[in-house]
Amino acid sequence: MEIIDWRDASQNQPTAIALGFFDGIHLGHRHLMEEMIRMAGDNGWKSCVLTFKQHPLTKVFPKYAPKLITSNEEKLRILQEMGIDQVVFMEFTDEVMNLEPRDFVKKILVDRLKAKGIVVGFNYNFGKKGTGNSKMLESWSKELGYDVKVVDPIVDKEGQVVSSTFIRNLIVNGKVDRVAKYLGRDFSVLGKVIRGKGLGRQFHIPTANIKIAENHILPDAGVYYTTIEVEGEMYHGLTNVGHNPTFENHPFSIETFIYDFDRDIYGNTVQLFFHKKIRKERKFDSVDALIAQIQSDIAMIREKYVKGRSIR
Ligand SMILES: Cc1cc2nc3c(=O)[nH]c(=O)nc-3n(C[C@H](O)[C@H](O)[C@H](O)COP(=O)(O)O)c2cc1C
Ligand SMILES: Nc1ncnc2c1ncn2[C@@H]1O[C@H](COP(=O)(O)OP(=O)(O)OP(=O)(O)O)[C@@H](O)[C@H]1O
Repeated sequence: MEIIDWRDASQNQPTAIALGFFDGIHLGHRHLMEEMIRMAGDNGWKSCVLTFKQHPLTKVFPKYAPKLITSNEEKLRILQEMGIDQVVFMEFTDEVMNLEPRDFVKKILVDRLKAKGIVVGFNYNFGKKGTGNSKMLESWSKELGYDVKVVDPIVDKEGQVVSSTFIRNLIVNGKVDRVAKYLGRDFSVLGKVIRGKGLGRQFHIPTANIKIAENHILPDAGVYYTTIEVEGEMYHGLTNVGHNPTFENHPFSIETFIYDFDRDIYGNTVQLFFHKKIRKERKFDSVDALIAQIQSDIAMIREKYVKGRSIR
């Protein structure tokens, strides 16, 4: 898979291009990309995804910019697995933000990226103030020499349209067990194991404290059944997300007790998969009561998920 700079017009192979921010690369996005790959394959064009390096709202309305389900690295990994030929990560600069819809299509898609096919979703908007839409793409297609495919929304059994916003809401409400159905994979975060306050080890419950990117979305405070990939191996885990309210002024942390594991992994990069919220995070009257609760959580999860279930 090639990563192309949109300013580089030197590549002169015709492309079929899928357009969108594609946070999460959920089932709707996948469906759209599969249509694009099919169009590319049928015509001997390269399959191409055009997206932005940063969410447009970080520039337009920073206050409303969402935390993201996928980092750019994760997006690239998934796109590569899908067999996409080219990815273009545009910087959402002032120049790009202010492009009139037609200029975006003509100057960037057609002239530079050699678009012969353009695939977008039913609700796709583009160009200055989001004034461009699929009807416009269709109206210019003959003159500018490309085919357009507008894909219908993917909806679930209850008629809910799958969208990045809907999935983000499930995550921040702790409904991580419902997310896999829409993403087509478990929700996960990538992070680095850092030093905590060392209290856990003191309580004989060692935990890996995980630091993730500022702009990555996280489930709300609580205790979650998780699995964790460490150095290529999967383990069961129990993760607390929050401020550890039993302790005054404890910093926000994500910490995982890893089942049947005893290695020093400070500095390692790990991937944490969230499966099920077990309970809310609570303030306990004593440290002893907190430890008793954590031990009982650990035992309950061992019974329910860990025993006899190898994930390696
Ligand atoms: C499974 C699990 C559940 C936890 N639940 C709570 C909780 O409900 N309330 C709380 O204050 N801290 C909770 N904690 C966090 C502990 O307070 C934490 O492990 C301890 O403060 C150690 O912090 P440190 O990593 O900074 O040393 C939980 C930790 C784990 C591993
Ligand atoms: N459920 C869906 N089915 C088919 N196409 C979709 C679906 N959701 C989004 N798309 C299309 O995928 C492309 C990328 O859309 P976008 O990144 O805005 O995703 P989104 O899920 O609609 O996000 P948001 O919830 O932030 O609006 C667009 O062309 C959009 O129309």
